[in-house]
Formats: sequence, C-alpha cells, structure tokens
Amino acid sequence: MKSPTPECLLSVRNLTHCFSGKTPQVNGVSFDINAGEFVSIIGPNGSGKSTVLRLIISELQPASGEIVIQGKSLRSMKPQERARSVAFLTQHDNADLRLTVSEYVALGRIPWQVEYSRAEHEKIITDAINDVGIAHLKAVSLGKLSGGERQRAGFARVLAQQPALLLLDEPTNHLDPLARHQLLSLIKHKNMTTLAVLHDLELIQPFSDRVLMMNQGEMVCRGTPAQVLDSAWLEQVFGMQSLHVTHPTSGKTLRIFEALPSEMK
Ligand SMILES: Nc1ncnc2c1ncn2[C@@H]1O[C@H](COP(=O)(O)OP(=O)(O)OP(=O)(O)O)[C@@H](O)[C@H]1O
Repeated sequence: MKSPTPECLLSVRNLTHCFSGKTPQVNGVSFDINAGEFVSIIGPNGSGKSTVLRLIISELQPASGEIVIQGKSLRSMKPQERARSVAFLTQHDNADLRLTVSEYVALGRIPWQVEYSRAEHEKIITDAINDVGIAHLKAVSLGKLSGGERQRAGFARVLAQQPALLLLDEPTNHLDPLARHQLLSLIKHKNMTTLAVLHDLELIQPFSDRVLMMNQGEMVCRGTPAQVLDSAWLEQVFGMQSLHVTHPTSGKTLRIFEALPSEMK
C-alpha cells in the first residue's frame, strides 16, 4: 500500500529581508516543513536564523517571498488566526515580571478564548505547567524565577497555546543539561511541528528529523542530521569537525564536535 503523502504545514519560498544596506540578511531562503516534523536551523552568529523566525511570526515584513501555513498565506491571516497557527518561544518576550507563572502561561490561551470553557482552559494550563516540571512554582511571579525556571515557563506557555507550528529560538539557553533533553523530548513526543534554532550541535542528532544550515543569510545545506553534520559545510561554515565514536553499550554512532586546529590559532 502506498504511504500517504506527508502534509506540508509550512512552506517558505524565496524569502528575502534587508535591515539596512544592500546586502540582505536573509537571502532567497526556501524550505518546507511537514506536519509532525522537528526541523532545526543551525548557523553561526549573525547568519540570519532568528530573522527567518521573526519573518514567520510577522514581526518583520519580508522584502520579497511567500510564507504559507496550512495552505494559507501568512499575509492574509488575521492576528488571531496567526496566533492559533504559530507559537514563538524566544529569550526576549518582554513579559511583565509581576505575572505569576499561571498567569503567564494563560497568555498562551488568548487565541482560543471563546472556544473553550474556563475549566478546559485551566486544565490545559495546569497540564502544561506540570509537563515542564514547575508545578511548585505556579503561584510565583516571573521576576522571582531563575533563568532556567523562566525558560520552562516559556515552554509551558507555548505548549498551552496548542499551535499548528512551534518556533523555538535557542530554547535551551539557561537550561541544565538534563532539562535540555527533557524539554526537547517533551516537544518531540507531543509530535508538535517544530522549527528550532539550536546552537548546541550535540542536540541536533537526537531531536531533529531534518536540519537546515544557514550562512550569511543563505540556506547552504539541508538534509538529515547525518547528512548535514557530516558534510563539508560543517568545517566551512562553523570551523568545526564532527568525529564519530561508538557508544560502548548501545553500539550507536555518536558525534562529537571539535574546533578545527586552524581556527584555534
Ligand atoms: N534590528 C536589526 N537592525 C539591523 N540589523 C539587524 C537587526 N537584527 C538583526 N540584524 C542583523 O541581521 C543579521 C542576522 O541576524 P540574526 O539575529 O537573524 O542572526 P542569527 O543567525 O540568529 O544570530 P545569533 O546566532 O547570533 O543569534 C546580523 O548581521 C544582525 O546584525
């Protein structure tokens, strides 16, 4: 039997953005994400990763190009429809630090306000807070949280939003090593369609279905984690090399990353 064609959830075509000057900071970027996929964007500082995400949430307007979510052009969507379609987790969300964790996570429910009863909203909020392991902090204000606790609260907010597409911009900042794995596993197990900017190359293989690599505003390489992390682009773009080691018990191939000696002079 033929397997069903995967549903294309996000389609980005020829996206270009220029903050200033003649050189675009995002230049002719195109990619698709299918429903349920976890796709990572990697690239050095300033390569345009966050700008791509900010274009997808309409915080920035592209100079040219098209963004289509669930078959509908982003440009034609009203703000509420956009908020139901896309959730964005970033370091800089300017939330009011006097809000308690519960109040902050409840912001994720605003796009769905009239469709659900109060009890349904509360259950979704409580479940999201429990899922990220901060139930004991639900009545604490954001200003009194550590960086990692605040980041967990951010995860809870985007989970509560129940978006079609989840955008994560460096979501593992502030998280301890176990929490990084736990929270990305949580997103994976919920099968949320996700586009994540990740700096930590060690996290790419375990969580990504596909990887997009950017350099100087362009998408230079794409493929499975193995295809991208073992490509010559890793050395060319990052100045890093990927070494393979075998896990002593599972026999799995693991990658470790090392700076090229020529980059360390
Ligand atoms: N508001 C702005 N005004 C002018 N230039 C900007 C602005 N925001 C970003 N840029 C420039 O656009 C380029 C891409 O920035 P972007 O934040 O997308 O990079 P990034 O790949 O996410 O980097 P990082 O890994 O450091 O977060 C950079 O050269 C940056 O200086």
